[in-house]
Amino acid sequence: MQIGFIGTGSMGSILVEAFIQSGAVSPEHLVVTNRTARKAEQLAESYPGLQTARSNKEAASGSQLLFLCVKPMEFKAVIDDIRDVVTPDTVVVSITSPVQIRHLEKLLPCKIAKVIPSITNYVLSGATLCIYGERMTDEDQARLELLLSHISAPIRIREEHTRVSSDITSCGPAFLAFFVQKFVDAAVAATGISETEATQLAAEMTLGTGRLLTTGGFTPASLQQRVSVPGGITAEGLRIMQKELCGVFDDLIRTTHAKYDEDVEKVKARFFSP
Ligand SMILES: NC(=O)C1=CN([C@@H]2O[C@H](COP(=O)(O)OP(=O)(O)OC[C@H]3O[C@@H](n4cnc5c(N)ncnc54)[C@H](OP(=O)(O)O)[C@@H]3O)[C@@H](O)[C@H]2O)C=CC1
Ligand SMILES: O=C(O)[C@@H]1CCC=N1
Repeated sequence: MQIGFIGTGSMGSILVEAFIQSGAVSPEHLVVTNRTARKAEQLAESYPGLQTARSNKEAASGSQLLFLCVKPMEFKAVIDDIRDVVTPDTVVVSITSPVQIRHLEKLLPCKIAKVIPSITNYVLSGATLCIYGERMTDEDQARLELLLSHISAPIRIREEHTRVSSDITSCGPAFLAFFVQKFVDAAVAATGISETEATQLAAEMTLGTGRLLTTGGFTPASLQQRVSVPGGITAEGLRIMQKELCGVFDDLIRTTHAKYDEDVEKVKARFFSP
């Protein structure tokens, strides 16, 4: 099976590299293209056998599975390029949350899926959020999830939960990294511990916490309770966080949703304006 990638920016290249490095796909079965051709060529130079296409049309024709890894407002141009070469059997995967499946189904005569990846897929972990259009059969869905399972935990979600789910899985790594950075900065400023040492400690802590919450049988609440020795230090720290962070996440989700709603409308206007 040939798998095509249109857009080898940050996320497109992460997915290509993750699929190759996980052993899920050999480079010979991948074809990539990018508006700035050099980017795709550089990726191909790192993985002998990886093919580059000179146009979106060329990448799409012959690909049974085609990932569109461009930003929301760049979608229309790509759709126009590939419309005539995709077939009813082609599976087109959008990795872009504000592009609605029903709109893609109107514009393209093929099967449509939306898969929201995460930078965590680069290290073959984290989730990929899966949403399917009506033309995707059970077999298509199972085949795609088998592929994604090499680099992630594929999780099916409802399309109306795309934003909030990807706030957690895709934006979340940046939000968590912000938290880690602030923790490290404060530790360095208060005590003189080196930034390198504090960052290493924080990174190991983050990894271990992730494991406790995935395979360790803990929930966020039970983990806090278990670490908070009665009369101990953690409870004092949690008290400060409860006071200072109250409301921050409500604001965050309100803000990401407002930006998303704006993007959905802009994409729709671009798709369907005369
Ligand atoms: N980054 C992340 O962690 C995640 C991103 N996403 C989503 O993935 C999408 C892409 O994001 P990201 O990879 O970060 O963005 P980038 O800007 O890094 O990548 C987009 C790429 O698409 C290329 N491109 C744009 N228009 C065309 C076109 N008409 N034909 C061919 N190639 C084109 C650009 O080429 P050029 O080099 O010319 O600019 C660029 O390399 C976004 O919608 C984002 O929301 C989803 C989950 C996580
Ligand atoms: O910042 C963004 O728009 C994208 C969406 C998910 C992660 N990054």
